Amino acid sequence: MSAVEVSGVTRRFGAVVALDDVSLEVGHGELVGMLGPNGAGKSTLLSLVSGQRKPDSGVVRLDGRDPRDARARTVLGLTPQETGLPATLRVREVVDFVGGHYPDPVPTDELLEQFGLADLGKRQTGSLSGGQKRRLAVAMSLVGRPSVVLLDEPTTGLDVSGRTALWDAIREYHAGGGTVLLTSHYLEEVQALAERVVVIDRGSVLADDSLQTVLSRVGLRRVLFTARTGTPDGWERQEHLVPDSDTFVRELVTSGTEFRDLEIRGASLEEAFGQLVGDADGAGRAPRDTAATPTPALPGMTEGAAR
Ligand SMILES: Nc1ncnc2c1ncn2[C@@H]1O[C@H](COP(=O)(O)OP(=O)(O)OP(=O)(O)O)[C@@H](O)[C@H]1O
Repeated sequence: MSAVEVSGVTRRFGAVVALDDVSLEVGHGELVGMLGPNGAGKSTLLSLVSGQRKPDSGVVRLDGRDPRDARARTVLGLTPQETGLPATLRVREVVDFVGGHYPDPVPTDELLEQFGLADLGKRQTGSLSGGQKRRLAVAMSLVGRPSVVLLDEPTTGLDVSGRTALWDAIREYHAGGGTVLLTSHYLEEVQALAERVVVIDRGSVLADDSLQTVLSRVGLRRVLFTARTGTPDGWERQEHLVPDSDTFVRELVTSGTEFRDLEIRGASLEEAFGQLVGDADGAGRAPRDTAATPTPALPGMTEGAAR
């Protein structure tokens, strides 16, 4: 039995088809990152898995049970995109209150320590910064020792150190056997945390595979080299995203361009994501390139650029 099972699910809001015949299974102990542009259907999917909404058609199961049944949700921890915290309650009181609903909650001190909130236990939640509120919201999803956690953009609004601390807490939870389904706009976050990536756009799943497979499916290579140019210092570092790096390099050599420090790497998740979503547009759009100066003379590029 899977931790999460979504099978042939469609969910509409009036004329908008938020999810269109979506199927997805998350096994126990998996950490799955869900990516998609705004309005793709990610939050809708989480709202179905957490039993807040009902699908128009299809089946949703949480640990084999209907998540609309409150008993099924005892295994679940959830951090929605926005969390309303009672402004006058203290941090410790909020955690105690939520933990009080579970048979074996994580001790409040331990949880606050883990999320870097130990010094804020006596503060009213209304006085917390946005990042501190976000950390508290994620901490609360883990207080009941859930076996499945849904995190909707868990680190939005956090600074770099806040994000790293939260990643550590998510990793620790997962290392203890916990199942995580998270959404993120930070590709870096999914790349850092997830073993499996689900790309969703306009209510459909475009890719669902291991991080490495999603990256290799895109088949783009990043070619970097330093080329001689007419600039004052005579050399310029260039970076190109190409579908066929062998052909690119062969043609670079025969073009007579003088170059050094050649490097060839796989594409990043950002580029993979850009291409998957671009292809679904039917536009065959090449991924975003980071470079500034086009280099039309160079061969074999989807969209040439240099920097
Ligand atoms: N309650 C609602 N009423 C009407 N339309 C809705 C409702 N909730 C979601 N939608 C629509 O369903 C589609 C999917 O929205 P959803 O919030 O699931 O996307 P998302 O991938 O989570 O986006 P984001 O990354 O911006 O959070 C969007 O077109 C959205 O406007």
